[in-house]
Amino acid sequence: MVRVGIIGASGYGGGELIRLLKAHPGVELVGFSSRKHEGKPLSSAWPQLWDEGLFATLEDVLERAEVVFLALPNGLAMELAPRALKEGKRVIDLSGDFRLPPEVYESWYEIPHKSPGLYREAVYGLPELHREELGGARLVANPGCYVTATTLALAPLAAEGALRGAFVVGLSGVSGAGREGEGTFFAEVNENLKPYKVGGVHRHIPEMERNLGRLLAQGRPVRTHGPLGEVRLSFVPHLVPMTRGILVTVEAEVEGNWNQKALDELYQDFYAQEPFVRITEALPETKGTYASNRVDVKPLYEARTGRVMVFAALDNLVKGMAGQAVQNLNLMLGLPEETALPREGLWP
Ligand SMILES: NC(=O)C1=CN([C@@H]2O[C@H](COP(=O)(O)OP(=O)(O)OC[C@H]3O[C@@H](n4cnc5c(N)ncnc54)[C@H](OP(=O)(O)O)[C@@H]3O)[C@@H](O)[C@H]2O)C=CC1
Ligand SMILES: CC(=O)N[C@@H](CCC(=O)OP(=O)(O)O)C(=O)O
Repeated sequence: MVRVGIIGASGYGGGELIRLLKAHPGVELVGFSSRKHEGKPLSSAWPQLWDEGLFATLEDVLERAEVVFLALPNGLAMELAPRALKEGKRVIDLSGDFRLPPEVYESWYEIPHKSPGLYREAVYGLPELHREELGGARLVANPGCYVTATTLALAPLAAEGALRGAFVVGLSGVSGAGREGEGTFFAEVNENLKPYKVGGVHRHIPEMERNLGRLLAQGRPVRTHGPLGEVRLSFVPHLVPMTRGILVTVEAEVEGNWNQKALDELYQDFYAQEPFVRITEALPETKGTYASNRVDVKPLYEARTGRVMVFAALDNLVKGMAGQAVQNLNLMLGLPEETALPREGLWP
């Protein structure tokens, strides 16, 4: 059994990690921290849990665990990860701190990076593309939720060398903003639908462009610190009055002549061996992936305009965050990748 700890365990990512890891046969959950709930039982933050285990201090969790999940706001992992690694722990960071080169991170996140040298040690935690690298990783940068959906939607076209750009419309449930997310009061979210962080300012843009640029330059498998090609995209996120779920509707700017058969063959072939990516006949919908680690993807050729579109749906707290982090843990530990990860969702 591997001793695993969660730092930031009273947030949505931490809560989902607890749900998944409690059912993991190869993991012993040895600690979970929260400043607000320190010393109190898990159930004080998570009414759905019948578990009187107590929230510990960050120090205690670091002390006890062999592998730590950092489920903290951006700007904190960059201080904690170096310490954990120095103490021989392995780290899976759910924040954006190690997803981008430090100078890119600083300009988009507007946070000075305190461990710029550590970026070269980080492996990007998208198993469908980085599986080979993840085996020996000591530090994993878990992707953003919109980024996971968009990257997997466009990866086959990028790996084919056909992708030049995209227009991405993203729709997210409110849990995407975190348990204390700004602008998420019920009275203002309910019966409302709004775009936000538009005009090329959302910090997921460089992450999406780099993921696809790596594929364009390297094909699959890609290496985190390998060469990049040029992919430019527009991204328009929207807040949707629902708890969980990400849907992306993408128009891909592609080279070459396409039709539906060619798209279907490309996508079916690219994801044929993937346990958590399903190419659907029907259009993806978020509730179909609810509480599962699956991504549903559908490429569509619109004959009347010649446009190539792709739709993808996932649960932002599972494949968009905690489920993906557990998938990465499985690969890091050499365990079967699907361990403790549901492929089927809840309905309704
Ligand atoms: N929500 C989503 O869909 C996704 C989120 N992410 C990223 O994952 C990370 C976690 O997100 P999420 O779980 O939603 O966030 P939440 O806001 O829900 O939880 C944050 C956690 O961090 C703890 N925390 C906050 N500030 C500090 C601090 N200064 N020192 C120590 N602990 C602190 C909080 O507990 P306490 O204050 O009690 O210590 C809480 O446990 C974030 O970086 C987010 O950007 C990535 C993909 C998807
Ligand atoms: C609804 C909502 O606010 N969603 C968040 C996505 C959060 C996320 O994916 O976290 P990272 O910051 O770690 O990438 C946003 O748009 O910023």
